[in-house]
Amino acid sequence: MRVSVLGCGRWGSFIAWYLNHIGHEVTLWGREGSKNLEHLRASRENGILTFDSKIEITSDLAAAVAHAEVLAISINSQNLRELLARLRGHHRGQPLVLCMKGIEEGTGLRLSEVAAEVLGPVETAVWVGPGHVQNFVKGVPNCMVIDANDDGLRRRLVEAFSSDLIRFYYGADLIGNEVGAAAKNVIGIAAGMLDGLGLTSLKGALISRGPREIARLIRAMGGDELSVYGLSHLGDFEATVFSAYSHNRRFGEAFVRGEPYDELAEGVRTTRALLTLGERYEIDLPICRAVSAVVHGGRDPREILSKLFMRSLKEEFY
Ligand SMILES: NC(=O)C1=CN([C@@H]2O[C@H](COP(=O)(O)OP(=O)(O)OC[C@H]3O[C@@H](n4cnc5c(N)ncnc54)[C@H](O)[C@@H]3O)[C@@H](O)[C@H]2O)C=CC1
Ligand SMILES: O=C(CO)COP(=O)(O)O
Repeated sequence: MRVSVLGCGRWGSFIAWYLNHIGHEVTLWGREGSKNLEHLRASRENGILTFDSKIEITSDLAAAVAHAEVLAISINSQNLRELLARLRGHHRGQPLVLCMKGIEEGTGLRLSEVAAEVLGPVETAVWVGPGHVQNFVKGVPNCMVIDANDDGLRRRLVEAFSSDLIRFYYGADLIGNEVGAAAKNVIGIAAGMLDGLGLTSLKGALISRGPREIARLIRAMGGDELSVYGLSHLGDFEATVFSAYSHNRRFGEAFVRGEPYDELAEGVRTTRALLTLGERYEIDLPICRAVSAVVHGGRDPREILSKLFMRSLKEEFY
């Protein structure tokens, strides 16, 4: 399959590396002037992986799109709308595979909905679930999930992209998989905060209570609440809540320690988007609210944690 990957950061570069590794014909596009692109062009490596000579690297969006049967996109979720608007003039209806985890701030739209809003009806898949580049390039396998708004696309991609390095499952709930994947980053920030506060032992409670509020939201949005226990959310906790590689977890830890953190932590802006959805669907999201109170509201994390504990008492499952 001829695939163009748009976005040459940590994950986009991996997607290009992986698809080439399993035999697809790959072009990687990045913005002209992007440091990642320049570095990859000059050295064909990015500090974590090294590119095979067959991978084309370009800053010509028209050429990258013209070449492709499928477009895989992996950039900051909040910039997807802007990239799709640039894409509009070149897009010839090729299916999109969104390799990213977020919900649009301001609108509360899932990323597949953003794509439909900008490009009109388009076959769109999401590729989500656990996995860090550092592990994959060492040959450590993982399981992921591909879901789509089109059954044929979902099947074609799972079958074309599966290998002994990534075992893909057919996703069957686009709402649940998109919301679950985005929300795990917020749980990851909360986990990092617990690490930073010396409260790592509370992560068990976090990974039990976090999915319950996200499950209620998914159900209210028309998805299947069981999706929260699939690869896109619960299945991603080892790679996020517990991993030294997770940017979201590391952001949360640095934040409560008052240290700077420069990498992309998608959960920061997804937290706000989830609260918008919580209001829209009248679902209380206490853990998301607590993360937002600390990250956006500047509140003391210990005080916010204590408030979480002192809420009215509840049945465990409701
Ligand atoms: N296991 C998985 O499924 C993983 C998924 N991800 C997801 O991948 C996405 C990207 O994350 P990272 O690669 O870690 O971020 P990154 O910061 O390393 O890369 C983002 C790239 O997007 C580019 N970019 C930003 N706005 C753009 C625009 N408007 N047009 C073109 N390029 C633009 C940036 O220049 C940068 O090269 C996130 O949504 C993240 O959650 C990341 C790691 C693993
Ligand atoms: O999604 C990921 C792992 O599956 C990457 O998580 P971070 O963005 O928190 O590093």
